[in-house]
Amino acid sequence: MLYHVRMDVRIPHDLDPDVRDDTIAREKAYAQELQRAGKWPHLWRIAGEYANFSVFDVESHDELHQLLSGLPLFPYMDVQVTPLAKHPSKVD
Ligand SMILES: O=C(O)CC1=CCC(=O)O1
Repeated sequence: MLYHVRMDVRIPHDLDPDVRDDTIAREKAYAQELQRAGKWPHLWRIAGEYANFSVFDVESHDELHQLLSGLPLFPYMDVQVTPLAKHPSKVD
């Protein structure tokens, strides 16, 4: 199942810089692990924003929720999920 996900990162300005840097480093490692596993096939920066458009390829809503809620930046993000269905005009 494919999901389009928008993540807007909103790290509080008063967060300890060491905690911020560590969280961002752990986020990168977690994201790259999921990309290598084929679960996170698209990750794009939204130009001019601290936000991304992503596509996840997972088995279920529950798996998606588990992966998203495990993001180290999850406490500092607004996340919007859109389930994707096949378009009838798409050439396979
Ligand atoms: O910077 C972002 O858009 C948040 C994020 C998702 C994966 C990652 O490494 O950073």
